[in-house]
Amino acid sequence: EKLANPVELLSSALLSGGVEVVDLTHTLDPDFPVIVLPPEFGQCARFRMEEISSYDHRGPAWKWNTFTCSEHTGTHFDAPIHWISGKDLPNNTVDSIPPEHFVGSVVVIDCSEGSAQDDDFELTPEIIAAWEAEHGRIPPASWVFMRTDWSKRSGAAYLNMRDDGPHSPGPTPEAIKFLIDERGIRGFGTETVGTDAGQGAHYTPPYPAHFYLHGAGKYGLQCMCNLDQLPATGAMIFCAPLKIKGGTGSPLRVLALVPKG
Ligand SMILES: O=C(O)C(=O)c1ccccc1S
Ligand SMILES: [Mn+2]
Repeated sequence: EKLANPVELLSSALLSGGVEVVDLTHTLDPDFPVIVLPPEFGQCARFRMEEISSYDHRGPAWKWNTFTCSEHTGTHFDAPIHWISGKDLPNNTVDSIPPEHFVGSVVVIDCSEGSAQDDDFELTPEIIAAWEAEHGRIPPASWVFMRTDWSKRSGAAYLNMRDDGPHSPGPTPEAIKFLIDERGIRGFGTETVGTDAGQGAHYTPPYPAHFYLHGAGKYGLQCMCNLDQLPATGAMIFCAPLKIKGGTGSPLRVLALVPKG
């Protein structure tokens, strides 16, 4: 008997409503916060849009705009070249990453309770071990998302700036190294403005998620939302960045496919 074609299976499951499509992307909006680095460094641009025409003398039958932003504005993808540790790796730019890396399975580690109590909540190897005891070993080439419900914050509470810089949850160096070295993940995703904790600059090495992920040719996704709509295991994602020549990252639409029932 002919084996079912997996693509036909997926399309029939989508048509029959057996698979829910969850949008993990924030709207690109001038009001959406971007990462703020110490003042001596270059800064990330917010999203801006400028009208070219709107069914008027500038274009009687059409409406269109010019938009500008950083590669790292809004919900976006980080490529290995983004970090000095990944600068010499092959296929390390958004236009050279193999396309099959933009479709894959995802596991979600729920750190929302801890993050509600502690702005600097850390994903640790112990939390990962407890998660695996309940859900099984993280499969190789999986994406790992750290759910914090931080996407439910708005305005100043999202970056959560204090006198000593931003305070938001993230992984310890040991946790991200474990996920890469012991589980061979594809990438790490967060709801916060970066894959690193707000105080990530103070770890050794500084910004350990960026340093280790990109140094190992892995990817980052940040500023996502709706991770609370994903199961701990069993979902898959599409996360294809714009094909920018030599790009270090790009805003993108992240979609999850979640089996129903
Ligand atoms: O990749 C980013 O958007 C990001 O979080 C970042 C960018 C540049 C410098 C530090 C960080 S921490
Ligand atoms: Mn980034």
